[in-house]
Amino acid sequence: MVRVGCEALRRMTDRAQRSTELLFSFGVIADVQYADTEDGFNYTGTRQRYYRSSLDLLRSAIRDWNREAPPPVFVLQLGDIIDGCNSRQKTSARALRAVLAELTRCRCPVHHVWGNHEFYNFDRNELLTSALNSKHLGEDPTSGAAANDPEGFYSYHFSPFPKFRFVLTDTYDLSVLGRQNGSKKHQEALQTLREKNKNENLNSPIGLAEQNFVEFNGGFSREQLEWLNQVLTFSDNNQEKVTVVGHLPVHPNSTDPICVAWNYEKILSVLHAHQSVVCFISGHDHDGGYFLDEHGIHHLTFEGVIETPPNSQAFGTIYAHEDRMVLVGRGRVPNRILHYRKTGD
Ligand SMILES: Nc1ccn([C@@H]2O[C@H](COP(=O)(O)OP(=O)(O)OC[C@H](O)CO)[C@@H](O)[C@H]2O)c(=O)n1
Repeated sequence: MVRVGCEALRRMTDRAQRSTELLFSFGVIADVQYADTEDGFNYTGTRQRYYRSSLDLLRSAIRDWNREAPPPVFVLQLGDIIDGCNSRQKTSARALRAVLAELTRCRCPVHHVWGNHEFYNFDRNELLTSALNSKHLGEDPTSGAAANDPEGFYSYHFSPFPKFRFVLTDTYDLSVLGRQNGSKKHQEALQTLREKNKNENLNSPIGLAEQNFVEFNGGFSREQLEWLNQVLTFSDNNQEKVTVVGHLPVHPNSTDPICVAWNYEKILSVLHAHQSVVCFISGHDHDGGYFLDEHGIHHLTFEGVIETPPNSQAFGTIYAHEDRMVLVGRGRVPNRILHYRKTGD
């Protein structure tokens, strides 16, 4: 665990901002999984889950971001903001109100992606009409799939600073979670899952050749990959630096292989075809992870708040410079320097 004292944090933040001009900064937080319920454990019983404390940690992260100078220009909320146990306890709406009340204190816009726990609590229509739909913060909010298309996907992009772009992806576009029973995407996802996973419990990875083919994961439709390809082509032509974001990691070396998106090879080949892509940021694996791939793309998996003890933290601020991004992590999130790949890598 990396512990960063106040003075050390101030020095690092100063250093991150001083050496070559700071262009902008943004906050990142993953897997809050709030529930007003007693602490518990993950499925294998190896990690404690602090359901109530996660709301306090979210509050203190927002307080810290609000105090930063210069302030972050936006926050990325990487999904699983409330836990699936709320659905069983019929507290989904109340839990969502509690986390949104905290998020409204944030002085900058918050961009949301959707994880498996969003779909344990809500269907896609409910999510689209909720405050967890931040697509209105994107450029060209009608790009990608139409908002009222039941087979559509939730993805958008925005540019917070000239020559920088962030693309939010839907890693549950192809999934049995969140798709209407009998819909085309549900049928396709269930068929894919059953081909790869012969277990009675489709959440179980026991005996699988490809451990990630479990029900709590998902993947990308062809339409979404085509959309992503178009956005990245624009970014290449405009000489932008692009960070792609999703709940699920897309590189098996950046996470426990059980947590990676189903058809991660497909999205990796799209990312690798575009020189503009510098980073992929995800959550889902509460232990976090990092990998610099052979094309120079940084894969950053954020540690989850839910498995973070009350006396620690799990969030970060990323400082964007001309030549690199600098992650200043808090608590379980380590500091990292992410140099951009050289054009032509
Ligand atoms: N081996 C397993 C693991 C999980 N399940 C069941 O699947 C559902 C989702 O699991 P959960 O741990 O809640 O998912 P998270 O998104 O919080 O975490 C994902 C990674 O595990 C983090 O490292 C739930 O119903 C589990 O009971 C299962 O059956 N078998």
